This record gives sequence, C-alpha cells and structure tokens, in this order.
Amino acid sequence: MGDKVGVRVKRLPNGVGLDLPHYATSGAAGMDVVSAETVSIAPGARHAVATGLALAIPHGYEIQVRPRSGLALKHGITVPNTPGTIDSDYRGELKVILINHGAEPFAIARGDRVAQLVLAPVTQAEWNEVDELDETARGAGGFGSTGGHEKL
Ligand SMILES: O=c1ccn([C@H]2C[C@H](O)[C@@H](COP(=O)(O)OP(=O)(O)OP(=O)(O)O)O2)c(=O)[nH]1
Ligand SMILES: [Mg+2]
Repeated sequence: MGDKVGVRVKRLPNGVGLDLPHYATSGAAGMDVVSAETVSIAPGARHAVATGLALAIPHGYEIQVRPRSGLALKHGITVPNTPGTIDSDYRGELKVILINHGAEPFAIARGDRVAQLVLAPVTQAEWNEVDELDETARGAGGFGSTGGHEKL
C-alpha cells in the first residue's frame, strides 16, 4: 500500500470509547467501521446506523461506504445505497445505511463492525457542451449489445 492520506475525524458524544475505523489487515482496501448503537433490523427493514464519528475528508477525496461480504452472505445484510458517498464537505455524523434482506431480525450491538470505508480519489468534471460527438465502433450500442450470457 502507498502513502496514507490523513483524514480528520471527530468523535461525537456517542462515539466516545469506540474503536476508530481500522484496516483489519495491512493490505485491506476498507476500514471496518463499528456501530455506535444497539439496534435490531427486522427482515425487509432499513436503518441508518450511527457511528458516532464526524469527518473532514481532504478535498479531492471521498469515502465510500461498502457492505461486508460476510454479513451479506450469512445474514443478507447489505448497504442499499452502496457504495454510500461521504462528501469531503460533509460534517455531520457518518451513518451506515443497512437493509436486512434475510429472513431473521439482525441484531447489532454497539461496537459491532457493520460496514467498511474506502477512501478514494475523486475528480470533479466540468461540462464542455458540443453539438456533435465523435463516432465510435460501439456507437449507441449498449445494454448487452456485445453479447450476453445466452452464449455461455
Ligand atoms: O451512506 C451514507 C451516505 C451519505 N451520508 C452522508 C454523507 C454525505 O456527504 C451526505 C449526503 O449523501 P448523498 O449525497 O448520498 O445523499 P443525498 O440524498 O443526495 O442527500 P444530500 O441532498 O444531502 O446530498 O450524507 C452518510 O452518512 N452515509
Ligand atoms: Mg447528494
């Protein structure tokens, strides 16, 4: 892994005593983030899980909130807006939106790892409006135009 990028993090009152998001292994892409609350998510329900953290991500970066595959596979717990987007200018509490696609209620205890955070560079675009676009071999073909699973 390359050099690390500093991200300012502030514990909110409900975040005192919790582990900060951390990489479980030296090569991990995501930092596991823990819940600041104890809550149960009913089958089919969604919940914005508090983390007790507020961030100041450097300009030019975002943080993506991604599901943990173990929770998805074993319990049907995922992030419906994955990857969640944490903007560099957001100063509110980081929340992890979870949905329970499983058949059983999913119990979360304070301190449980509920998702992972990936710091990623972001480039903002500016529009250059034109009357004509250049031609390409693909053209307007899409949505399976090059072939799909029916050929397998
Ligand atoms: O999983 C998430 C997604 C978003 N946010 C926070 C940080 C983000 O910067 C802000 C706005 O997110 P987004 O742009 O995805 O939501 P929106 O529905 O477009 O709301 P807004 O109008 O506030 O941008 O909400 C979270 O805490 N967790
Ligand atoms: Mg938005």
